[in-house]
Amino acid sequence: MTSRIHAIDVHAEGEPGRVLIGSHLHVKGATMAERLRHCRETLDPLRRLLLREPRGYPGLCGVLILPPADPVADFGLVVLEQGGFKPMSGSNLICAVTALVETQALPVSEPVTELVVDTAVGLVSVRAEVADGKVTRVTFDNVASFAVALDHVLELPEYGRVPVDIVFGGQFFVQARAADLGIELDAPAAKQITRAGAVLRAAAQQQFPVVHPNNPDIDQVSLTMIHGPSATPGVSGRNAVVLPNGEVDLADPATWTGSLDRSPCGTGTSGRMAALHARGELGVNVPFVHEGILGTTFTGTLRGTTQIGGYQAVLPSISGRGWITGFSQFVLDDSDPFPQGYVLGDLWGQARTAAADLIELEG
Ligand SMILES: O=C(O)[C@H]1NCC[C@@H]1O
Repeated sequence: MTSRIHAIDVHAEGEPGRVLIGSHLHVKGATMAERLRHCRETLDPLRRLLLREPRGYPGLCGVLILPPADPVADFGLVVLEQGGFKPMSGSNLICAVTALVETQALPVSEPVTELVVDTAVGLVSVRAEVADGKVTRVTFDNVASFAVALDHVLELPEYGRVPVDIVFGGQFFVQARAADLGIELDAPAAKQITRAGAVLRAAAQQQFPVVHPNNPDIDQVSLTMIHGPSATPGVSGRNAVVLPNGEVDLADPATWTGSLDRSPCGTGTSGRMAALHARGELGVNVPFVHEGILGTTFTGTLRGTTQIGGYQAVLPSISGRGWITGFSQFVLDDSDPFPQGYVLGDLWGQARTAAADLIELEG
């Protein structure tokens, strides 16, 4: 027997997102938080199948489209990253909206289609600008974002003591200045950036426990942002976000590998804006143009402030563009010896994970 999975591949300002439609029958839960937990508990094989080789690649993310749990919303989403299922992602939300609007899976109106998206960390209002059926820009009102710590000093192997911000922008991030790590935020330094990002994330996970006040399942620093100034006129700052290449074993530095977000990262930009606001360096309604490693930009603005748990929080909106790159029907044949795909150290840098896959297959 074979299983078939339909997907629309999209990129948002360079970052690929595989939009999975029609897989929702497998996901149970009365709220999006319960559905995220259900995905983590039962759907990891699907995530691995679609993101790993031979169907995926290290830089790939995905997004599962679900019916909304809250009836005011148009659809729900759960994000698939190489590091696991996540509650929210800016690039993946832009990919999802671009795919659903351009295929008219939802009622579309021009010049603007307004939608509400349900996530495990809250509702997100979306405005998609549409011209002749093409989505030309997506702006979303992200969930409340906040700084947990500013200039907290982490002890890092290889880099010494480095001040970081721990922030939430839809996921928890550790964010550090490129100058403090002695690296340039340019494409030729990609390997150095991913190494520094992976070390920072491992150190933050070991030294700085986090938990979201409204969702105790969001309890991990998932991503690293390294940031610095931009030389581009009109751009407020530059950044590179590092995603883990798979499940990380904190006790085994061989698994501390990563890939760069190809976009300027919506959740990371929201967290960065929260830190800048907390320092008094970014006001409400001031555009913040954030450039990623490919030179593409997301534009953020703070639409106000709020309180979340004990944290002073900001309400960021993020705007960017997405492009459909393909329509796929993935197949899993019952006799395929790699039902969860595989990783190999040549591309993924994770010798240990690859070995674990091979043992799984033999068992
Ligand atoms: O835009 C974002 O928020 C993200 N891009 C890939 C990793 C993050 O989820």
